[in-house]
Amino acid sequence: MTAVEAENLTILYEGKPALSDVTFRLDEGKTLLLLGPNGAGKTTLLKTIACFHREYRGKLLVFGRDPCDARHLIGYVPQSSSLNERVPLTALEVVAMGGLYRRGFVHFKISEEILRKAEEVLTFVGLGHVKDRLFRELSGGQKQRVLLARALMSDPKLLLLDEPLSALDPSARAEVTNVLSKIKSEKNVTMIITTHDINPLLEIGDLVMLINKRLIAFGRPEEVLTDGVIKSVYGPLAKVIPVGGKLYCITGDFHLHRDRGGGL
Ligand SMILES: Nc1ncnc2c1ncn2[C@@H]1O[C@H](COP(=O)(O)OP(=O)(O)OP(=O)(O)O)[C@@H](O)[C@H]1O
Repeated sequence: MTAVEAENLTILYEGKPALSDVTFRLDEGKTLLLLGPNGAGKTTLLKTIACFHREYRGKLLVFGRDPCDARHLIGYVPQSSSLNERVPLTALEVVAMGGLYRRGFVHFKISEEILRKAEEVLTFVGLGHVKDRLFRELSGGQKQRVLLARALMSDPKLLLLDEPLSALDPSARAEVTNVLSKIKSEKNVTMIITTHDINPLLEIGDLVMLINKRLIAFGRPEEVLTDGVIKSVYGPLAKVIPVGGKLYCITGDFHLHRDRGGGL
């Protein structure tokens, strides 16, 4: 089954296009890496698929339905830097919050059943031992894994992850990538992952989409990650180097954090 289908999709803010004329199809169970420089439209596309943003033209279907009718099938993991950490919640409580919205209903009470499941999911991401620690006191990699666990609480069929590796050191990146790899192999979840640095994620990406206010390229990693395509977005110094049968992309890009608020 097709998980996400877009045809001539143009997404706008107050009438002005932020991302134009995007056409692609993502089959169920596949992982798509969404690459592009600052302001390319990565978060915009993710939020539109998640039904958080509604101003668009063209066709956009999630599991064959309008994105808002597929909301219960979608898990969204925001950039961790957008979280409000003033509320002193434990790791388990943050994960349990992901169980409050299930099958289209909002439950206002964290039941025993939800807590049991939250513990199970925290263990799945390798964090059962920190369940009673305050979320804000966890390391960057642990926080990101807690947010992944929170999104898994609703058993999503489509997981949308906004920059899950940004602001993490290499060992924390490896922790998070391992969990993403485990989700891919053990749960039949379709994933779309936005990133500035594609290298740590290439192992798990079936498809790559490069955007820069419009679709530049979409296809298998070896089709999209070519010198010509990468240079067209990142300039003449960008290149793709094959290393031991794998690709390594040098784009000179780094994540520039732009805080637009948000909350837990
Ligand atoms: N709420 C908004 N209102 C108006 N314009 C917006 C809004 N959110 C994003 N934009 C604009 O849409 C464009 C795409 O932004 P978006 O955040 O999707 O890019 P991005 O690729 O995710 O960038 P980054 O990697 O920096 O997070 C930018 O020009 C941005 O300024």
